[in-house]
Amino acid sequence: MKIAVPKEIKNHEYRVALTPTGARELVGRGHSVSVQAAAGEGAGFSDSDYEAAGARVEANVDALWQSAELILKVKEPQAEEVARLTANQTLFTYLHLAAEQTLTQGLMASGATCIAYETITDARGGLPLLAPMSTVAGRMAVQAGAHSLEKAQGGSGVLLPGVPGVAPGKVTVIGGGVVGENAARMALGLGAEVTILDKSIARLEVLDDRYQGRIKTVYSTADALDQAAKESDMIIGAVLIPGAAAPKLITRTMLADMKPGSVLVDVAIDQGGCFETSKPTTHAEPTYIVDGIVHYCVANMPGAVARTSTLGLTNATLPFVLALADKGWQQALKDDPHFLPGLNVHNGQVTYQAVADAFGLNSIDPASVVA
Ligand SMILES: NC(=O)C1=CN([C@@H]2O[C@H](COP(=O)(O)OP(=O)(O)OC[C@H]3O[C@@H](n4cnc5c(N)ncnc54)[C@H](O)[C@@H]3O)[C@@H](O)[C@H]2O)C=CC1
Ligand SMILES: CC(=O)C(=O)O
Ligand SMILES: [Mg+2]
Repeated sequence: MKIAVPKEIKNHEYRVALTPTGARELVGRGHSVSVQAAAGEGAGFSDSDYEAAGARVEANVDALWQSAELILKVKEPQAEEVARLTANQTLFTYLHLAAEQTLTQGLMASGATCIAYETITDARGGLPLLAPMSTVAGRMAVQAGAHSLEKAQGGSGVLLPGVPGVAPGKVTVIGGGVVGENAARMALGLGAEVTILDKSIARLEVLDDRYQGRIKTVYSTADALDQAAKESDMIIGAVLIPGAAAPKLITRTMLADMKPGSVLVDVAIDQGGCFETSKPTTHAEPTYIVDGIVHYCVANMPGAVARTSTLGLTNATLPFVLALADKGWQQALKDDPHFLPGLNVHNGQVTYQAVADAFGLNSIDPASVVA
């Protein structure tokens, strides 16, 4: 199979979808791999590393896209990338379609087969291709939020650990999944007072057992959210309903109850965000202020630590990439019931229910297109 790896073009996105190690695996199985010149540079891989692995380095972007059967990316395609996609191509990347109607329409119009990393499941009920980047983003959320609390960033001037004689800052994490637990761990490590809100009692039980009371767990209700708004120095948004738009849990009205200069870090922004006042930002300009509250809403947080993130992401994606290359998308999805829900768009139709629901579209059962 002819496989292409473009250089990512989203703002400050330095990850790459395939490492030289991955290229070597594919080439060893008889596939042809073209990597755009300098695609791996931001993650510490040179063109010559890819050539040594048997890949071709392609400087011509048009030629790279036109010759590909399978395109491997990290972030959702940007407008100029959507325009390049054709009906006979398969795209494998993060898509987060429920947050972006124009992208959904563009992918439908392309006729391409679009498989999302974030809706692939595993036997334990997890999201194995989202989890490594959720781990990164959760760990980064606290350092981004702590920086945002500084006065120069518009923050309240609270130092999360406090000092002897001065109480630590309060961090509330909404959603105790992969992002939430990793954020809570970092906040705990810094010495903050940490509370996790979740709707899943089973998940709260795991966290309670694991942290033995060092992290408070609270069932997420409107009252609990109101209290969190009043008390917290930092609130981290980490909820997810897989594939769907995030629910808005902190409203604009609630900002008035927060302490001036408190910080909202909306990690769930890639699914549209879980605070009413969130809008996507970039690493170039990560924060903005609404009603005195600092908002950090970067949709590709792991791109900033591209070396670690690329290695973590490609460890998880490689087995799926090999299956797509060896078997073709139809057989690969048919053979693996956890890979199948990755299919979001095929031949002009949405194949993921929650994405269709977000835009009032019809969806078709992915099983029907691989039968
Ligand atoms: N901005 C960025 O750069 C990145 C963003 N993310 C995003 O972070 C979000 C969280 O991802 P994960 O932690 O992997 O998901 P997860 O599925 O591991 O955890 C989500 C948690 O939210 C809980 N939840 C759902 N609805 C809730 C509600 N109304 N109130 C309280 N809790 C609720 C669930 O019970 C679950 O425990 C996703 O939108 C993901 O795409 C992930 C990586 C990078
Ligand atoms: C998950 C995601 O959106 C990212 O890693 O950028
Ligand atoms: Mg996006």
